[in-house]
Amino acid sequence: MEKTTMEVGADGVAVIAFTNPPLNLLSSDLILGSFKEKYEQALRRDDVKAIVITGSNGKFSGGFDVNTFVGRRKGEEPKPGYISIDVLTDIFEAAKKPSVAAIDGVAFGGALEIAMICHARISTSTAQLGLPELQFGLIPGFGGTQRLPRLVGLSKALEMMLMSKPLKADEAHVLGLVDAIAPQEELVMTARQWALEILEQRRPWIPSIYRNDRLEPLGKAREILKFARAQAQKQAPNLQHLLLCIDAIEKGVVSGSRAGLLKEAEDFQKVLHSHTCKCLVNVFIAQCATSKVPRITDIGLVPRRVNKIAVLGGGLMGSGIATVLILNKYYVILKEVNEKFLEAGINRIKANLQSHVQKGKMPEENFETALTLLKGVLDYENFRDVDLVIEAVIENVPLKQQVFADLETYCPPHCILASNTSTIDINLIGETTKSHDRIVGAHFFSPAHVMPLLEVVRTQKTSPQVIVDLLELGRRFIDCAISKFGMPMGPFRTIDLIGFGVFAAVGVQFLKSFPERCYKSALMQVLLEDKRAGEATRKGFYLYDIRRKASPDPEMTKYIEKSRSIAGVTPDPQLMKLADKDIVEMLFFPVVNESCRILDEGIALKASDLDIASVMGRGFPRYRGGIMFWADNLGSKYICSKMETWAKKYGDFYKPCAYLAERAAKGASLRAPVEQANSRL
Ligand SMILES: C[C@H](O)CC(=O)SCCNC(=O)CCNC(=O)[C@H](O)C(C)(C)COP(=O)(O)OP(=O)(O)OC[C@H]1O[C@@H](n2cnc3c(N)ncnc32)[C@H](O)[C@@H]1OP(=O)(O)O
Repeated sequence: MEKTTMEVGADGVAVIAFTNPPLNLLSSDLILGSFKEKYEQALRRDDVKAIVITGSNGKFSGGFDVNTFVGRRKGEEPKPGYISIDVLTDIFEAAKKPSVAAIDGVAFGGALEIAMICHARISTSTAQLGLPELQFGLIPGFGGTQRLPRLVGLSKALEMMLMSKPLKADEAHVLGLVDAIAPQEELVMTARQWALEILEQRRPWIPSIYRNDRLEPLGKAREILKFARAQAQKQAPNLQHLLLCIDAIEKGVVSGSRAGLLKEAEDFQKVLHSHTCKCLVNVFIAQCATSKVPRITDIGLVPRRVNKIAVLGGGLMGSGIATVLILNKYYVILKEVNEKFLEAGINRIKANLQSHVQKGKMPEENFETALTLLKGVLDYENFRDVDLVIEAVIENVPLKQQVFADLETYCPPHCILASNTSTIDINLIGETTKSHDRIVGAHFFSPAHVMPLLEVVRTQKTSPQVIVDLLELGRRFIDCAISKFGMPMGPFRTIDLIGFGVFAAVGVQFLKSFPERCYKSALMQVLLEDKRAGEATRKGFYLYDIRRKASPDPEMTKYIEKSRSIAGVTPDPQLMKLADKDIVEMLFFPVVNESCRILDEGIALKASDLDIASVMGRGFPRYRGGIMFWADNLGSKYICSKMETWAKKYGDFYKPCAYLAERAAKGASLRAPVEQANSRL
């Protein structure tokens, strides 16, 4: 199928449209094939005076199809700079006929870069424009590092690129990236007129690449770049592509845009074949795949509307869940067992929302409006018209069974009854009810308003409609040494944050269900005896000041020694001098082992879902591709042999499971699909 079309109107304007639904994604073949062909035709034809570039079906284009990057081997791409300089700059931007981009929907990555070679941009009010290449471990490859700073200034351009943050049309208009906003039905017409007005010299005709009016003076520019570099090094010390992006921008500012384009082209080749790019593309593809469940999402079910949601329990989890729901504009009922707990829960939600305001993620004026969506209650009377209930009470089977029996009595028949349990079997929770088809696990990851992951756990009887409804809910949220390895915080800091109480309750469930798979330590008990229960008590594994800043506590050695003497263990000198790499492996290989079991038992549908769970729910570094992708890069054989060695020395906690052992014996990948009966998502 032709992926670019061209129509020439009686006004002498050729409208070239990307027609590669649903997102009009681009590729080198498309640009050098049908797009270049049409553009050159328009430049040659005498009846064409000006050009408009647009996209079909209400979308300009989502940018380059990232699958085409990872599939290619070195040498298969056109020579560096050919598309960016020889074609886009020297033929299209330098052409004797003016061009205007008509942007509806998204113009991301390479698509915005093409829009920026045009001599003006007209968009609808709902359009979004961005250069999010860095989220894939890439840098903009078609002049974006040079043209964006020239159109919106250096500071804004750096923010957009380094944070992969798109602009909405109105801001893009204010900043000058978009020249005018037009209603959707008049978009192309406005762009045609604009192009003709450029030709008639009634509007400026300055190629973006030569503009300097928005660039900061050199001294100031150097300061901005220095600051950006320091920030990038601090926030992402393991990632090189951020610095390469800044280098390319700097080259253009200091030595001129031509030199900048050349530097960008060279560096784009470097990052295109990098391991980081492969890992980040894997996370993106895996994330898209999470919304596809065989025999559930492919049978034509449409998600039902969910307006009002009740949350049971206002503890750390419940208040986090309520916060994320409010932030997504759901009306929320928060139920607690008494006034004191209810007030504490509401205060937690207020604090969560405040922290959103402080981080600039929510305007101050929206704080009060957000709170109007929340209602605290002590009984079930307000549950009579809720569409979804999420239970987040403590991990106790009889209590949860009682809660679900009550819910069955008070909630309307269409209402989804979800449990946030992380450890208890959902079948068991709903055992005493008759509502098996609408009971489901909706497991949020702590802190729920920060971790953008919703794990949907179905029972054999959960209806496909309920799963589709929850997947839609999750989709709406997501649209949106260990720390040296890239984790946001190490395991001890995480336990402090969650709190020892929750951790101990979860530990009991694990120990009961899988004693041979758990590592039992007396340390937490010893700390609890001294009223150290984590960050909430300002003392856990770390000490906390009033601003929640953690610092190491020299007293910890005393507790560790006590715990060792209770357990009767003497420190292994080898463990005292582990390298960072060994620590990472000893911590994460058991996670890989457990992930293999989850796949083998059909608890998870596919390995890529575990990649997403690790990235979104546990903060596993995105640029390492997710837990299973990372594991496969090390190889099943390597992981298995390491674990066998540790199992001999340190016990069965490290024993490789059958799945891992089998794959290692065959030298097979851990991510290759499993023949399994019926997964639980
Ligand atoms: C050389 C250049 O400088 C390099 C580049 O251009 S790099 C690419 C830059 N582009 C991007 O970062 C865009 C990434 N995509 C997105 O942010 C979102 O998909 C979007 C906002 C464009 C659209 O969102 P939405 O309408 O919800 O659609 P969404 O479900 O995400 O995507 C639809 C399908 O397109 C796929 N897709 C979206 N963007 C893609 C991309 N850039 N490459 C490959 N596939 C992509 C999705 O995986 C999904 O596939 P599926 O139907 O098989 O699940």
